[in-house]
Formats: sequence, C-alpha cells, structure tokens
Amino acid sequence: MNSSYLAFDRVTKVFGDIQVVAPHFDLNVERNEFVVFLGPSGCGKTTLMRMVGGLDTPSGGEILIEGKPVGAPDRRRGMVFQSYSSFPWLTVAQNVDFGMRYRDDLSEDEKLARRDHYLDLVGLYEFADAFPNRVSGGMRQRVAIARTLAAGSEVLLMDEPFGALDAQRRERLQLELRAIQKRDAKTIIFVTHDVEEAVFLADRVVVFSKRPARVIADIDITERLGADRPLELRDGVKFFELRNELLRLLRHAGGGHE
Ligand SMILES: Nc1ncnc2c1ncn2[C@@H]1O[C@H](COP(=O)(O)OP(=O)(O)OP(=O)(O)O)[C@@H](O)[C@H]1O
Repeated sequence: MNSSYLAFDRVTKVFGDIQVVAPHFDLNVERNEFVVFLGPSGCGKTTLMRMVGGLDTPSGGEILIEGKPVGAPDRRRGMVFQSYSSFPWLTVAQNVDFGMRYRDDLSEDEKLARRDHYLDLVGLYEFADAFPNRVSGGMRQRVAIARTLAAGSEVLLMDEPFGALDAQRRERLQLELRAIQKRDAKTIIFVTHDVEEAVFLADRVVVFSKRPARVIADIDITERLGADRPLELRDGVKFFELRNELLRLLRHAGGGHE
C-alpha cells in the first residue's frame, strides 16, 4: 500500500477522445508539503486538482488520501478554483463565515476576528456587506481565498489563486500562505504560471509535460533554499538559479506557457 499522505495511483483521465492525464500517472505528496504544479497551458493541471478535490473522477486509477480513495468534496479539502468560488446569495462576510460553519473549536469572537483578519488580508474588509456578484471577478476570487483560509482545512487545493491580484497584495498573500502552511501544518497543492511564485512558495515544484500530463521534473526547493522564505530570498543567486532552471524545463516541456 502507498504510505504517502496523498497519492495519485496509476491515474488516467480522458475527456471523450482527449487524453488529458497520461496513463499510469503516479505522484506522491507528503503530509505538510507545499507542492506547486507548473506546466504548459492546457496540460491538465486543473483536471488533476479537480480530481483531488472530488469535483471530477479519474477514468482509471485512484487518488488516495491516507490510503482511502477521495470522494465528493468535504471540509478536509479547501479549494480555491475559478469554477468553485463564492456563493452569490451570501454577502462577502457571510461567505467567509460559511467557510467556518463546522469550526466548533472556535468561539463566536474568534470566528469574527478570523473573518476580519482574512477579509483584511485579501483587501475586502470594506466590501464585507457587498454581494459577490456585485464585485469584480478578481474580488470574487479573493472572497474564495478568504473563505478557504478562514475555514482552515488540512488540505488546500489552489488553482492560480493569486492570478488577479496586484503585485503588492500577491506578495503579502504569498508570505501569509507560506506562514500558514508552516504554522498550521497544511498540505498544499498550488497551480501557478508564475515561475518566481512557484520557487518562493514551494517545498517541491512538479513540472508537467504538455498534454497529456506527465511529470517531467520534480524539484526539491526546500533542500536548496531552506524552509524559511523571507522576501530577500528573491534577490539571491540560489533563487535566480532555480527560477532559470524551471524556465528551461518549461521551454523543454513545450506548449504555450503564459
Ligand atoms: N470537462 C471537460 N470536457 C472536455 N475537455 C476538457 C474538460 N475539462 C478540461 N478539458 C480539456 O483538458 C485539457 C486540460 O485542461 P486543464 O484545465 O486541466 O489544463 P491546465 O493545465 O489547468 O490549463 P491552464 O494552465 O491553461 O489552466 C484541455 O485541453 C481542456 O480543454
């Protein structure tokens, strides 16, 4: 039996005639690991994430968490996907509260403080009473980030969550996400097209081929950069080398990388 926390075990995925995930796709993710998926556009990253989240099922093989096949979405897995964002009938603040509905370990005051903290982090504090369909797409994405982080699931599945954010807020969220992962021991799978974001956040970067997705490189970032990620790290030689290495791999992977 596979003893990893999360395992793709001989997974494959086809949509009609299109092979999206190559046959016998295997990948293990350890508990408390921050894994970033990097790969050409359309290679199958979102599909892999959706299957981990239980929004889609493999055509073959299994995805296991602690040895058990994943089923329908549950509160163990928090998701920030384009297709799985906010509830339009709840206000921005109520969306965040909704994420915490099962947190019996928190008092009402703690929940309020937590809600305010995450609304502030994503820059939506003053939009707390607005309805998500009244705010922009980028803001809806931020509602989903705040709700998911406030919920505190043990697995976080994030598909280009910071894509629509300005550079400063993106940096702040990157720092916070890395801090949350270390402090609260989360297992995170994160998709990005931004190579520097990948290096800054990841313990491990998994690079995919163009469709059908298979792993072409699996790079241990923590081994080379350490687990602490102060912002200054971005100016260092090791960071630069890793960034260039990943860019070279992506070029080799082919397909249109954005
Ligand atoms: N429900 C579906 N039905 C048919 N084809 C699909 C479906 N979902 C995804 N695909 C196809 O599967 C391929 C992989 O899509 P996916 O969204 O997983 O890629 P991706 O790596 O996340 O892309 P990007 O980086 O552009 O977000 C694409 O060619 C897409 O058109």
